[in-house]
Amino acid sequence: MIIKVTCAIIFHNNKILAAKRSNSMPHSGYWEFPGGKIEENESPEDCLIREINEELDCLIEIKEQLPLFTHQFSDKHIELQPYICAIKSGTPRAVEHSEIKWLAKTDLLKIQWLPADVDIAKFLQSF
Ligand SMILES: Nc1nc2c([nH]c(=O)n2[C@@H]2O[C@H](COP(=O)(O)OP(=O)(O)OP(=O)(O)O)[C@@H](O)[C@H]2O)c(=O)[nH]1
Repeated sequence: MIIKVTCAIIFHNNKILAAKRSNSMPHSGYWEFPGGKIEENESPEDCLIREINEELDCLIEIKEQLPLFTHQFSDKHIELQPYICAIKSGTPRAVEHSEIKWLAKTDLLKIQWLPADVDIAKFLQSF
């Protein structure tokens, strides 16, 4: 089963937002770029704006599409579409995640990312 997921690389003051999955989420304790599954009849961009509004209580502006990253979990195949984003209004806060933090590019690999996100974090270091 292929699951299509969008995620936001939110830049603010030259830092990137990371979100920690909470106890109520699968893969809890791992860090990810916030986002979620694309619903039927929804564009990836609309999905991402909706998910960020739900998860971080703010509005984002999508700036640029990055390459697609994929990961095979034991039970599912994730296709992860990241977008570079900026905050349009509001201040991000963890609504569904247990914690959020802002990381400089040089610190990106210091936290424990979901496996699919490790490659995105590496990609961003030279972005
Ligand atoms: N949001 C997000 N999900 C990711 C990332 N990397 C990654 O492997 N995933 C996986 O992609 C799937 C997305 O699920 P999700 O739980 O965030 O999405 P959702 O809010 O639409 O899910 P739900 O409505 O079923 O609870 C999960 O299996 C998650 O583990 C990432 O950076 N961000």
